Amino acid sequence: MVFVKICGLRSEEHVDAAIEGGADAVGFVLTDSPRYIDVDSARSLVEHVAQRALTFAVVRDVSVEEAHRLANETGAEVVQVHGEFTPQQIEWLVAQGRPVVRAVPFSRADEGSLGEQYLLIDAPRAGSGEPWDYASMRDAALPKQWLLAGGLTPDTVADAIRASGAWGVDVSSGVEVAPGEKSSTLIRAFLDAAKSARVAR
Ligand SMILES: O=C(O)c1ccccc1N[C@@H]1O[C@H](COP(=O)(O)O)[C@@H](O)[C@H]1O
Repeated sequence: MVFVKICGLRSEEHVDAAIEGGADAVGFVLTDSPRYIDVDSARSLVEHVAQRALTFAVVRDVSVEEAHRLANETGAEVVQVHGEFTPQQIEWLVAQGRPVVRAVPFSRADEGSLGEQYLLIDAPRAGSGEPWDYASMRDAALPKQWLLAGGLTPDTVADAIRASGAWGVDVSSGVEVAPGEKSSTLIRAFLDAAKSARVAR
């Protein structure tokens, strides 16, 4: 079954909708975004999750030291980084002991690993809700465990999984009724569609 992360959560209600709907992971956006959440509120939601799902701290255009600090302060188990990094920086972040997800736009999917545990292939602007040609990943030389993101919705996620062969999916805008405003109904619909998708790898 595909790994599913619901990102950009800011309330216990939506965290519970995600977990009760079968999400494997939930994400908290600690960076400039309509889904921004401050460290204290994110920490409180991480505590509310209480290990019912993996928790991700999501950051963009910060140093790896800052990414580590933010993840530590929230208590999130995984750190997801967007931006430009060197292999040495990723190596340093991995060495801090928390799994690292590095996001890259789909146009750079073939650049290879910098040592992170998971690669996330996204639209050029993370959190923009822009779809792209997911099928173009079908024959890409990607590591086994990679996440697909960018413009996914409850209506498109099953086809996107089949077309791309993704190991996991990540969504933010596609389960919202307005930027930053999640919908429990859409979260559940997304999880139902993603979890019932069949993929031939
Ligand atoms: O969700 C955001 O606003 C965001 C902001 C900055 C960095 C990452 C962000 N989220 C990630 O963006 C994609 C989801 O995009 P979409 O809204 O579903 O198109 C996913 O990787 C989120 O983790």
